[in-house]
Amino acid sequence: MTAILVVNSGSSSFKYQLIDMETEGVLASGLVERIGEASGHARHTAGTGESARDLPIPDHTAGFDVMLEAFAEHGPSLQDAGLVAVGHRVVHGGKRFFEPTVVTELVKINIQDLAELAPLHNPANLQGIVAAEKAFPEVPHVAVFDTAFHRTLPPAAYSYAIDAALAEQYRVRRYGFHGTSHKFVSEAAAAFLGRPLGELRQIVLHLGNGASACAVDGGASVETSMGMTPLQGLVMGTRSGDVDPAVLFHLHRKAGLGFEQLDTLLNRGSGLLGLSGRGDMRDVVEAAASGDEAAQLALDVYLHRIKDYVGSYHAQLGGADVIVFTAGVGENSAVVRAGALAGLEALGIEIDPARNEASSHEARVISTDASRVTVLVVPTNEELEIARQALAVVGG
Ligand SMILES: Nc1ncnc2c1ncn2[C@@H]1O[C@H](COP(=O)(O)OP(=O)(O)O)[C@@H](O)[C@H]1O
Ligand SMILES: CC(=O)OP(=O)(O)O
Ligand SMILES: [Mg+2]
Repeated sequence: MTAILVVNSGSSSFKYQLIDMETEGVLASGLVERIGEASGHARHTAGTGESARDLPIPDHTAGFDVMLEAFAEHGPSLQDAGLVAVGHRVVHGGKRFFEPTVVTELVKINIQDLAELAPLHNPANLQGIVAAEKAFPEVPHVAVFDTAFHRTLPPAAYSYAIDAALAEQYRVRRYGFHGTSHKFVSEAAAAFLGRPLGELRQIVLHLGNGASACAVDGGASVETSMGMTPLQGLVMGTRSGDVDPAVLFHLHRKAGLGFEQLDTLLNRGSGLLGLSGRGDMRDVVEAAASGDEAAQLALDVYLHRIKDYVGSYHAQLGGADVIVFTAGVGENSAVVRAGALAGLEALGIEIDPARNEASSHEARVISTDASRVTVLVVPTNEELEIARQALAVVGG
């Protein structure tokens, strides 16, 4: 057997999958979440068995040990799995990393250096890598970067209109994130439709805890909503997305908030959570349906913002052939999908309510047959994409 273990680290959680690369079947998967909180949670699925634990998990290194214990207790054996590599999601690759990269000491120094551009994500990614190297010193570790797919952004899309010398010196530009997902989903959408990727203008909406939109022209990212960091763009669980930057000056001057506080406010205390006190879209939808006004506003702002980007990317692409919803919210919330694209008949977008509300874990069409733009739900699989890229690097 040839297997790859993939570690997909988020800021306060990580997901993992052990994948048999001969069949691309999942041998085991799991989730370690609420890292750094008073009580963490870990879930492990292997075959038909599922196990779960609640315990404090102070950091990603401890989280990694929790995962190893789950494998040791519930299987399968990582020693007997035929592990040929460990694939790691790394969020920020800056201008240094576009290809899947075998981790060396120098690569780790660079990932650490890029942490100033992704303070919530890169340090966690690095902790995962170091812990994994310790546990599996005999196999190569491959880093796959969220930013890589956006290497094709044109300068007009990635440049901010600020002082050019300062921007160059401090690496201030749009990088874009969720690239592994946008790549996987746009390719899967073309394959599902049986149409050449090169011919399609797609708008991919990755709506998870973090959320981003991407305009994909013939398979290449040409515009995306996240920026220098994963804070810009759409409204997210706890992140604000777009705000007037002068809001920060104002809150600094008038409310006396320091830069660390402002960073925390926009990254961890805003978005759905800031607007409604609930950071999880399931809770927001439920509260809005039962008449909670703050939840309704949070949902309205979330949908309004998506619609802004859909309109914008129509213009940037000169029209769209396909719109794809993916990730936790995009795959599961019919309310969000319907709301985000409501009233866009003039752009040739028409959702079929029955198709939209049908639930399935497969790729599917949710637009009407008459809709000029085909609207799809396509489950993302960042772990499989990372595993494929890692295998290609280690010579599978
Ligand atoms: N049925 C659902 N309706 C609305 N939101 C959902 C549903 N199922 C999952 N979600 C949301 O998906 C989000 C998590 O998405 P996911 O892609 O797993 O995020 P991440 O990888 O960033 O942690 C959560 O906000 C969760 O509430
Ligand atoms: C880049 C990013 O925002 O990732 P996530 O959605 O996993 O937080
Ligand atoms: Mg995610």
